[in-house]
Amino acid sequence: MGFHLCSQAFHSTPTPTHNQFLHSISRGFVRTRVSNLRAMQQEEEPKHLGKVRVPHVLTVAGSDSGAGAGIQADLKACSARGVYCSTVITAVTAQNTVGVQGVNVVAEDFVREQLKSVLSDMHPDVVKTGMLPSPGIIKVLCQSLKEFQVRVASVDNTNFVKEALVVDPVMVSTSGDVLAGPLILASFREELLPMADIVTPNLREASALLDGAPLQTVGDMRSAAKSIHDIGPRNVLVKGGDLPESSDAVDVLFDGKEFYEFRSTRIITSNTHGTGCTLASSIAAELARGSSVLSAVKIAKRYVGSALDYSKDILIGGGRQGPFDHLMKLKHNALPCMRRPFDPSDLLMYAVTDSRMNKRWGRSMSDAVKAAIEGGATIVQLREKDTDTGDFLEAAKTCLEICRRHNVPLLINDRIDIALACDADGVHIGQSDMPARVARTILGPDKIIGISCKTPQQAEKAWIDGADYIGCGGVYPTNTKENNITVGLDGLKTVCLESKLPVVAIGGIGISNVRAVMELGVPSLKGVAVVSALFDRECVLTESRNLLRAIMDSTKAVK
Ligand SMILES: Cc1ncc(COP(=O)(O)OP(=O)(O)O)c(N)n1
Ligand SMILES: Cc1ncsc1CCOP(=O)(O)O
Ligand SMILES: [Mg+2]
Repeated sequence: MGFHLCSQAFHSTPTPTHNQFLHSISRGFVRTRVSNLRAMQQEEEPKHLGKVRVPHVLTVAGSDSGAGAGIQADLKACSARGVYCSTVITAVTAQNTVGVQGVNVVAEDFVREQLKSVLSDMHPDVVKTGMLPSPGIIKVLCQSLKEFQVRVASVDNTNFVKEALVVDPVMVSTSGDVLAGPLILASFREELLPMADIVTPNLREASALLDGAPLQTVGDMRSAAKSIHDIGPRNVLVKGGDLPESSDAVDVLFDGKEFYEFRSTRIITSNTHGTGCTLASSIAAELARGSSVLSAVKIAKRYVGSALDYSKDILIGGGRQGPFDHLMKLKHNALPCMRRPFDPSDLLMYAVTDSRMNKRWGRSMSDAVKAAIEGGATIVQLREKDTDTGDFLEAAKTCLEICRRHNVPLLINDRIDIALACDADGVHIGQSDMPARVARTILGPDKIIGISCKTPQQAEKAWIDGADYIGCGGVYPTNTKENNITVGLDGLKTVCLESKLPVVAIGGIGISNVRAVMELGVPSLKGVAVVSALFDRECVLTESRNLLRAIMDSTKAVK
C-alpha cells in the first residue's frame, strides 16, 4: 500500500492572486488571530492573567484499541503538531492490524453529555469528526454544535473564524470493515456536511456521498469535489491515495472557486493504518493554530508524509496494515544498542576530542574515539571547535556507532543541533552557551546534559536547571582552552563539596597529577576529563590504558 510524500500544491489556474487571498479572507479562512482575540478577552478576567491560551481541537470519533486510527491517532497527531486535543468518544472498537473484531456504539445521551462537558467549558478552536456510527449520533452532534454555537457563524465582523468544523466522513476502515453504514449517508448530506468548513473523503467515501459511481481519474475526483461542495461544505478535499495505476498520489482540494492539486510520490509501506484520521486531525490542528485551509492541508499532508516515511519499516502487529509513528521517535529507542540511563560512574575517564590535535597526529575523529574507548574511556565528548558543520555531523554519526557498540555515552560540546541531528546521548555546555534550562527543553528528559561550573553558585544553578553532571576546572593551567581561569584543587574541592550533581574535574590533568585530583576523596567527584593527555599524544590507546590504570589506583588508594 502506498502513500505520498512531499506534497506540492499547484493551481489549475495561474498563481494565487491578491484577489484570491482576499477571497479566502472573506470566506473566513484566515484564522490567525483567534487565540489572540480570546487572550485579549481573557485579559479582563483576573484569573486568566498571565496564562497562555493554547490551540485546541476537539475530536468526536471512535476509539481504536490498536491505537493506529480513531481517537488515538487524533490525540497523537495533535500532540505532534503542538495542539491540545480533547475527545468525545462515539464508539469503542476492538481493532488491531488485522481488522475490526467488534464495535460498541456509545449511547446517544452519553455522546451528548461528553459534548456538553467539553463545549461548555473548554471552547475548542476546531471540532473534527471521525467515526459517527449512527444517524442519532450525528443528530446529537449537530444539535450540540448549534447549542454551543460552534460553526453557527463562521465569520464575524472582523473576518476571524470563530470555530471551524473538519469532517472526515469515515465509513469503512482501512482493513475494509464497515464503521458507519449507508443509513449515515443521508445524515452526512443533510445535516453535517452543510456545517463543515472542510470535508475529507477518500475515493470510496466521495463516491458513496454521491451516486455510488467509482472514481477512477483525477477528472472524476474534481467532479466529485464539485458535487460534494454543492451539498454545503466550504471546502472539499478528495484524497486519491487509492487511485488505480498512478505512480504519484494526487489529492484534490476544491474551495468553491478554485481546484488545487497536491501531488506527491507514493511511500511504499504497509504502515498506513490511520492515515485518514491523522490527515484530518492534522488539518484541524493547523486550522486551530491559525492557518488558512489551503496551508493547513499543505502542512498536514507534509506532516503525514514525513511520519509515513519515517515509519515505513517499523513493525507493530502481524496484520496487513500496521500503524505508523506519529511522533517519529520509536525507531530511535528501538536501536539494537539502546542507551541506558546516565550513570555518574560514566564520568570516571572522560575523553574530550580536539580536531587540531587529531589533525596534528594525522588521525580522524572516529579513529581517536575508537582508540580512547578501547583504552578504557568511559564517556566521550566531541569538542570540535573548527570542524565544518556538515563534516562534524558525519563524523559524529560514525563516532556514535562506535560508542553505541561499546555502550559508552557520546556527548557533543556546545552544538545542540549536532546532538539532535545524530541523536547523540547528550551535550556538554558552558556558562556562555545556550542556557541549560533551554537545552533541557529542547533535548527532552532523557538526554545527558553536562555544564561547566567554577563556583558553588553555578553548581547550584546547574542542578536547578536540570543538568546531569558538572565539569569543574581548569584545575591546572592548560594550553587547550585559551583564557580559562584556573580554579586549582581548592576551587575544585569547594565546588565538589557544595554540588548536588556528580562532578568531573577538567583542565591540565594527566598521568602525573591525576592522583592528586582523585585523592581529594570528595564523594561527588566521579572522575577526570582530559583532552591533551590522550589526544595530543602519539598513541591514544596506550595513553588511555595508562591513565585509566592511574585513576583506578588512586581511587583504590582513597578507599
Ligand atoms: C567535561 C567538560 N567540562 C568542561 C568543559 C568546558 O566547556 P565550556 O566551558 O563550554 O568550554 P568549551 O569546551 O566549549 O571551550 C568541557 N568541554 N567538558
Ligand atoms: C575544555 C576545558 N575546559 C576547562 S579546561 C579545558 C581544557 C582541558 O584540556 P586539557 O585536558 O588538554 O588540559
Ligand atoms: Mg562551550
